[in-house]
Amino acid sequence: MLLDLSEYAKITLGRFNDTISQANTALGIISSEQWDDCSPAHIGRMRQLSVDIMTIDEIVYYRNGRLSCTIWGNTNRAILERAPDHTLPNGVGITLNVESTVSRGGSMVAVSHRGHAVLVKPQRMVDVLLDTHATLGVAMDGGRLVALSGSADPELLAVLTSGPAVGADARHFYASVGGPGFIAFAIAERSAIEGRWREELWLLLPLGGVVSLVLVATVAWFSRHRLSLRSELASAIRNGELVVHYQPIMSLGTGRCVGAEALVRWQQPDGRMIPPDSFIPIAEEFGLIADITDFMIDRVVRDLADMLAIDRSVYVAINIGASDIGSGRFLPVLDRALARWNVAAPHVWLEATERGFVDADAARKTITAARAAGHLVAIDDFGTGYSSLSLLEKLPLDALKIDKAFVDSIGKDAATSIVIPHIIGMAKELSLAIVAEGIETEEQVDYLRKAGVKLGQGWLYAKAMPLGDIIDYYGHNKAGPWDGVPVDALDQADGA
Ligand SMILES: Nc1nc2c(ncn2[C@@H]2O[C@@H]3COP(=O)(O)O[C@H]4[C@@H](O)[C@H](n5cnc6c(=O)[nH]c(N)nc65)O[C@@H]4COP(=O)(O)O[C@H]3[C@H]2O)c(=O)[nH]1
Repeated sequence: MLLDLSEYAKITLGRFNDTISQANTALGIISSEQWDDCSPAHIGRMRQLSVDIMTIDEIVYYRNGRLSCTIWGNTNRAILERAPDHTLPNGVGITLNVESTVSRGGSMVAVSHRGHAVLVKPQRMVDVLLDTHATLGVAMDGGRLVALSGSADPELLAVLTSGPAVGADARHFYASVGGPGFIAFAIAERSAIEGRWREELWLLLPLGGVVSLVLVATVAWFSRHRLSLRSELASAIRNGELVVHYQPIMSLGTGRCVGAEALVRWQQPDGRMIPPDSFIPIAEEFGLIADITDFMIDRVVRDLADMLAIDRSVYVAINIGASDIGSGRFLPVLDRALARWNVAAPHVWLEATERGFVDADAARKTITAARAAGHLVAIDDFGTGYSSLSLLEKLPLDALKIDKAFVDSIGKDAATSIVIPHIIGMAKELSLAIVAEGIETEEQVDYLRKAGVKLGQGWLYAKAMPLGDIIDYYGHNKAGPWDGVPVDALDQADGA
């Protein structure tokens, strides 16, 4: 039995070392790629690594010793980088009790180098064996506890963390093994194992049994991690942590509001809002996007009924995830919501990003059905992805949204600034309505207006806001009937 506990301690030390080495790998990759600007690409890379490398829960970046961004986006929370509690020979630091920016329940172990810190839940380091009564742990040389799988007697912990040991006292069997800088240990309560059946199991369990137990545990552990991001998001959806904000869409001619784009946010228990760019890609990857689309449809159509009480000409655009555009699955859901809240279809615009058009035939089917039901369909973020003019020609679209990246280039000597006249020309040629996104300056509005763009949204007018605020905003700024909005489609809603 003592031999088995020594094995368990060794396996625990191995798990700990593997975790640190995987964190090291992530740090090596991110440092060789020289990310340091907290740009969307930098954040996307951190997120990708945290999904790809199983042991990692989160990656964060400190600039000048202050938390600057995480896999969930930029942050301005005043969190300072702490000096490591231990430094490995390669200069990588290990810091205990670091606050996670998103995961609930407890502090994390940070493995850090040059500003980047990989965060790992301490439980992962001792999440080794299933169905055992042993308590497993890892401590730093000097006795500071890094991770513990259960609870343990403090006096015994002091013995175990002071150096390698194998033995028993009145209540426990125990063993600890040392590695450079760290000690791992396993403790079993006498009472739990002294019953004959259990004792036999512990004494007779062959090493092969231990190995297969470890294999089973490893597989379970890996899949648990893969599921943890997914399950955080899934439970957020279930627990009503998603909220909808609305960004006004304006007539550029009159500066009045014609409608809004519905944008999802993930509200954390402490009130922070995680932006959709941080979790929509995860939702797409893990098959949760349908739940988000359904949530948005339900909430937005209900909210629209309130907005329509003020004015019958308002419309709201909903983003539809790529896989939903491919399948068309959401159309009956939308239909039912419209019937339930007595809202006419033309008041709901649908926005699909270019990713949704990868299977052009499937997308065409969905768009055709949506338009037949009375919705306007827009291509979002045009020019940033895979689309080409020929794809645009093939799809029966109503509107094109010009991505903020192109609007930003207006008046600048940027490589992208030559693109915007082409996009506008192309949209006009195909008789598509144009909505410009991310308008921040009067200069941009002037340019767009002169170029014949009728609709736009951006912080120059207003940021996305909760329902109560958009209702106020709309009440004070509403446009005349169909101001700048494609008339044909909305005429049908007039009698709604
Ligand atoms: N810096 C700056 N930003 C501005 C300005 N005006 C608008 N924006 C931001 O630009 C984004 C416009 O939405 P999008 O292109 O549809 O891009 C959306 C959309 O593709 C996706 N998304 C949002 N809600 C949903 C949803 O319910 N379902 C799906 N599938 N995707 C969603 O997430 C993307 C990002 O949404 P947000 O973070 O809310 O970011 C929004 C909006 O807050 C401006 O003047 N300056």
